[in-house]
Amino acid sequence: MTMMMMMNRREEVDSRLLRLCRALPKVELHAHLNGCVRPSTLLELAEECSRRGLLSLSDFQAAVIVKEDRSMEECFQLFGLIHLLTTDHCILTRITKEVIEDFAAENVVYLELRTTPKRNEAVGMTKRSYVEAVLAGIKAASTELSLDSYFDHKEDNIECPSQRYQRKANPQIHVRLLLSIDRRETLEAAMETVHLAWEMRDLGVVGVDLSGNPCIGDWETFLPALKWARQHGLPITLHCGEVPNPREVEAMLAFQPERVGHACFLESPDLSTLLANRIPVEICLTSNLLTNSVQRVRDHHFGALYNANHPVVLCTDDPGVFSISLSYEYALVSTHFGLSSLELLHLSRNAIEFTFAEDRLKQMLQSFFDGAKYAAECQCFQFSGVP
Ligand SMILES: CNc1ncnc2c1ncn2[C@@H]1O[C@H](COP(=O)(O)O)[C@@H](O)[C@H]1O
Ligand SMILES: [Zn+2]
Repeated sequence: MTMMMMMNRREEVDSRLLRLCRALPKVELHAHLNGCVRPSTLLELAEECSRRGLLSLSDFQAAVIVKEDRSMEECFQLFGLIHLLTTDHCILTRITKEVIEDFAAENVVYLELRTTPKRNEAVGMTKRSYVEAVLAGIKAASTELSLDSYFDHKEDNIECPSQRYQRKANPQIHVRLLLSIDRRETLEAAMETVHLAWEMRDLGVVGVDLSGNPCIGDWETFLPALKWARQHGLPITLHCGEVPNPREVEAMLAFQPERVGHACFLESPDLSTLLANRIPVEICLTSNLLTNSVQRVRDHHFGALYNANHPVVLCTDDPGVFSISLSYEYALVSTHFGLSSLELLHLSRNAIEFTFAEDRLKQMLQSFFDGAKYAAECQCFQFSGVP
């Protein structure tokens, strides 16, 4: 039986376009680790738990199987179930590695994964050991994109950049981690998370996120932790306006986070603040559609922001939960907002600037994309797999 099969509201996209989008190098900046777990892995973990009498497989299947739609509340109930399965260090390392492999297979060359560090006394897990297990998964995937071979040929005037790009048949992936504060947490727990982020900044942790059920809690609870992070140089992204909450949106934008996720419900003064401050928006189109923050793809605020030349980055949010891929999200905007393949490439390249990665890596990635961009412009770019 297929777990988490897609709901009806998911739009179909042309399969050739999807292949083209898969071949496009991409940057993912908004993906929650436990929202990215492979359904096959979840099923395997659920079977194992049920064998040990820890949960009923049929209850689990009933909760995650085929829904025409998934309300925001159902979405968070599902996370509750997933969290029952991904409790120990080995499992965290495994799912992290698999998630990275899945993004790499989609031609994502830079991934900023995020997760809320969790305690689990039953297995001796602390927030720190949770993050260490995730970092072990990143290390295990060990698929750093090497541009050395690319630059080795810099002096070679005969070979054009597109040829160099094409020769690198299997571009791999750079991964960085954001630590999330969950809106259900206490300030004390949030403080522990931002301290960890700072202490682990040389190990691949590059920033802090505030997420969790937007209908729960008050973001101001976490302001001292977010201010501490800022004082210590950690960039911050906030889930902002995923549900209507004008008072919170106004205060969040006044805080001037380095990025925001969603930004669905912004009334006009807040929209002006967003635009004036050029705060990049992580766009999670299908997520917004399926959780009912947006009714139709063509009504999504991606269109208005893109046309206003505002910084936007296409992201998946929870590709496992929503049965999507980043390639699919690119295909969706191409279909509904008419972006050409070159415009998709520019959209993807522009995202590098908004990553929390170190400058050297940003420059490397930009050079990598410029090879691809040049190739597309001189029309000798072959999207691998496209007939
Ligand atoms: C659908 N829109 C959303 N809005 C807000 N927060 C979300 C989310 N989707 C996921 N999360 C956040 O990510 C956690 C799962 O990954 P981790 O356990 O951290 O790896 C969820 O529990 C929630 O806190
Ligand atoms: Zn999110």
